[in-house]
Amino acid sequence: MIAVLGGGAFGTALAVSLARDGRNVALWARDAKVVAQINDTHTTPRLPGVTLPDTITATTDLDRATGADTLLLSVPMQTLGTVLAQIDAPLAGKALVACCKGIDMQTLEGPTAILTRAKPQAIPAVLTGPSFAADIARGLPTALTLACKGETGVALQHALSTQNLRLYRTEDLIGAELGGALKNVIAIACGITIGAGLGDSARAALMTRGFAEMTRFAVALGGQAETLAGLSGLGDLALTCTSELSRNYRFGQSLGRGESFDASVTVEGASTARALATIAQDRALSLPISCAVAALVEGRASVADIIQNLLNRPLKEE
Ligand SMILES: NC(=O)C1=CN([C@@H]2O[C@H](COP(=O)(O)OP(=O)(O)OC[C@H]3O[C@@H](n4cnc5c(N)ncnc54)[C@H](O)[C@@H]3O)[C@@H](O)[C@H]2O)C=CC1
Ligand SMILES: O=C(CO)COP(=O)(O)O
Repeated sequence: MIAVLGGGAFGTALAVSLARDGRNVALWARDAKVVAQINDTHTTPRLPGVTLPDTITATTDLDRATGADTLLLSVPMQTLGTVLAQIDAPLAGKALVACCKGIDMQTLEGPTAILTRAKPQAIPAVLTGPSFAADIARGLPTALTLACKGETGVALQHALSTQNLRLYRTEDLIGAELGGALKNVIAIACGITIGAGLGDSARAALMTRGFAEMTRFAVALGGQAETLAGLSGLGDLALTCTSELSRNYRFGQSLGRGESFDASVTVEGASTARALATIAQDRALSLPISCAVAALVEGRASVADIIQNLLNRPLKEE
C-alpha cells in the first residue's frame, strides 16, 4: 500500500493518479472534515470538480497510514518536521518520499536532511518537477523527477509512475530538492516583474539569471548542475514563472501591484526566500534575486528598491 500524508491539493492529486492506476492508496489528513468529505462524497475542496476514485481511503489515523511501505509526504515544507515528529514508528526500510518544495526556515535544511534526521532507518526520496495538482488530478500528462538512491529508486520509479505521471530517475536528491525549492522564489520575482508592469523581456532576464542563481546554489550545496537543467529545475522554473495557476507567481504579481494576498494560500517561495537569504549570508554566497525577494517579503525593501538594486549591480560576465 502507498500512503500519502497531507490532504492538500498536491497530495490528493497524487493519490487520485495512483488510485486511478489501480494502486491501493491511503490518504492521511489532519482535518476530520476533509477526511469525511473524501470518504463520503469522493470530492475535496482542494480539487474542485474532480471525482476521487473510491479506492482512496482517507484517514486521520497516522498510525494506520504509516503502516504502508511507501509514504509520500505532501505537507507544506515548514510543517514537514512537525508531521514527522508525530510518527512514533522508526519506519525502518520504508521509502519516505518528500513531495514538498522548500527550505525549512528554522533548520535551514531541505526535505532530505529533515527526513534523514527524523527517521534515519528509512530510505529518503524526493518527488518533484513541473506539475500543477489540478492538471494531475484531471489526468493530464506530467513528467516528474524522482530522486532516490539504489534499487529502491528503481522500484519507486515503477511504483509511482502512472498513465499520466511519467517519472524520470536520478540519485541526486540535493539537486532535485533544491530545483523545486528555488524555482518558487524566482517565480515570485517573475510575478513581481509582471505585476509591476516591467514586461516580458524583464521576466525572461529574471528567469535566465534566476536559473544561474539556482544552479550556482545547488552546486555549492553538493547538487549536480545536470539535475538543475532537468525537470526539477529548468522544467519547473518554466512552468511556475509563466502560469497564473502558480500560487508563487500570483503572490509575486500581488506584490508587484502593491495588493494584498490571501494569507491562507500556500506560498512556499516566501519562506524559502527568507531561508536562502540567511544561508547566503552564512556561507557568503551570491543570491541577488532570492535576497531581493526575501527583503520584499520581510518588508525591508520596496519593489522600486529591489528593481533599482538589481539593475545597479556591477556589470559582469554572463
Ligand atoms: N499544488 C500544486 O500544484 C503542487 C504542490 N507541490 C508542493 O506540495 C506541497 C503541499 O502543497 P499543496 O498540497 O499544494 O498545499 P495545500 O495548501 O493545497 O495543502 C496543504 C495541506 O497541508 C495541510 N497541513 C498544513 N499544515 C499541516 C500540519 N502541521 N500537519 C498536517 N497537515 C498540515 C493542510 O491542512 C492542507 O491540507 C508544497 O510543498 C508544494 O510546493 C508540488 C507540486 C505541485
Ligand atoms: O510546484 C508547482 C508546480 O510544479 C506548484 O506551484 P505553486 O506552489 O506556485 O502553485
